Amino acid sequence: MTSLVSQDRDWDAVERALDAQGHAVLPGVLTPAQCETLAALYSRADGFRSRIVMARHGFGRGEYKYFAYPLPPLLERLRHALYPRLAPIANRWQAQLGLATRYPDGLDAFLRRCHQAGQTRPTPLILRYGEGDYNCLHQDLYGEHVFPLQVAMLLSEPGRDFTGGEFVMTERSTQGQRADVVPLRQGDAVVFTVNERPASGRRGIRRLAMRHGVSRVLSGQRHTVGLIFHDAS
Ligand SMILES: O=C(O)CCC(=O)C(=O)O
Ligand SMILES: [Fe+2]
Repeated sequence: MTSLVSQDRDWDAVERALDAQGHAVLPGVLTPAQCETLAALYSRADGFRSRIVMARHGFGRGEYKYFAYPLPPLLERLRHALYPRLAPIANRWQAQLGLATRYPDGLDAFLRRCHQAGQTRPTPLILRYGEGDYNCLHQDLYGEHVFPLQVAMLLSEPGRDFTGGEFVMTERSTQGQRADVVPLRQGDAVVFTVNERPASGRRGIRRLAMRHGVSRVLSGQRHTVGLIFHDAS
């Protein structure tokens, strides 16, 4: 199994970062060799359910492909290994936000819920950005059922494979809007808020609306894999 699920990762620190910023970096989830193997999948014709050219939809510039089921085994394992770490945090956030939905302990039970509601299409995806490409700020909502956290993994090495192309998160509350740039190296993953997150302040819990995107790639090529836990209608 990958280092991701090993006991030595500090999941309490991940939870604290998610509570403080709405995102947390997991360093070295993938080895460089795993990154190269995954990035090489992009140019293959098989294994995908669709390809999206972002400019055609006003999503930015660049392209991505949604994997078909069965997912590549490494991504299937990671999606299943990450979900149970994140479900307790998601459930606490739901309670803090005053929302009724709770998430089961395991991914299979959650996916059954999605599939029964007609959200049957797999959402894990691989993205490819070249010079001048970017990803507009967005939220990955694909139907009624939404798991509140998702993961993106950087397959390319900043400075060597590309420049620019930073992962950006914005946060909007009644007090204004702010942005964070999340520093990632090849093989790192970022866990982040899909939609809204709670933040405790002096007057109780505030609701923060989060979006994510990618700044313009200035040179080279940047690949990422996104792991979204809900499936799409
Ligand atoms: O390319 C990235 O870093 C972000 C990709 C993305 O929007 C996602 O994984 O949901
Ligand atoms: Fe996204």
